[in-house]
Amino acid sequence: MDAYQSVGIRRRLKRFFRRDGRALIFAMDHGFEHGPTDFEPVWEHVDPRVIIRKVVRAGIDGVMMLPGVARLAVDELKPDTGLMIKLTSKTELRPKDDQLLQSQLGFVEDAVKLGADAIAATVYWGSPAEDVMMRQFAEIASYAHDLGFPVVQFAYPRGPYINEKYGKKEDYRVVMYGARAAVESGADMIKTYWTGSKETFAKVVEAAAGVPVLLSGGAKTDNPVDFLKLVWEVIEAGGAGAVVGRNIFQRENPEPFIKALLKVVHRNEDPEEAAKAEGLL
Ligand SMILES: O=C(COP(=O)(O)O)[C@@H](O)[C@H](O)[C@H](O)COP(=O)(O)O
Repeated sequence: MDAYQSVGIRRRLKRFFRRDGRALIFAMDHGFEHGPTDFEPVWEHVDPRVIIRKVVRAGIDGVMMLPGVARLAVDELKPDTGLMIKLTSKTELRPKDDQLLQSQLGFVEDAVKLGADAIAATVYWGSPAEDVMMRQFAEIASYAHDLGFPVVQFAYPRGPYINEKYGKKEDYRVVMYGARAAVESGADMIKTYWTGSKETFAKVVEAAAGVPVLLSGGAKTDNPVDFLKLVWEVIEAGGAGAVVGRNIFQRENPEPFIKALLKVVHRNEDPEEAAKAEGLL
């Protein structure tokens, strides 16, 4: 028989992943991690309740946020919307060198009290502060797993030696290394960078050996179809979906865009067809 915790982890993962094993998750940690200027393109979305209401109405599978944002916005979620609480972050107000550390700003107990379905933390693999983030992740994962909660790692390689050796953090060998390190440190779900091609992203997925790998969205594309095409490639590469922030909340009318994204993620629909069907073209 399975331990109670294993059952809890499996059940909670299903709040994000549909039967196809894929998920589209909305990211709303930018007010802290990038600053409120990220919301200036569509300022009403600075209020988490306004944008969460829209993404939930459009059918999003899950949302990711810091504890204080969850406190403001959880009433907008449907009972089956997956809630991922992230317990680490950093501000961009720190001196540049110190931005290679994500600090812990909340505890597993906070996520449990908020009704979380998964708990997330970032590790900047290759950072001079890697050791601190590894320990944070280990402590969070150990406790969360004990309580039956899945743990998500934002596995982001970044640091001076990576730049020196590989030229850029999006080099697939670096992203693959981060994903593998996430698996080996006990992650149940991984969020990471796009590597530039379907073929290289497929290697990242393979290195994760069955642990779902989701794309970390990135900056808003001017043409919505460009982002739909990127997500289509992630799915073709075996990726389990995407965690998307700016490409959603920086659009005036995010709902048809989310519906098109859901078609790409869950039905492998052609990006242009999905965009046309939702009136984006
Ligand atoms: O990981 C984050 C920031 O990463 P960054 O340091 O900007 O590379 C999060 O703030 C976001 O949740 C993540 O980037 C997803 O949001 P978008 O990139 O799609 O806006």
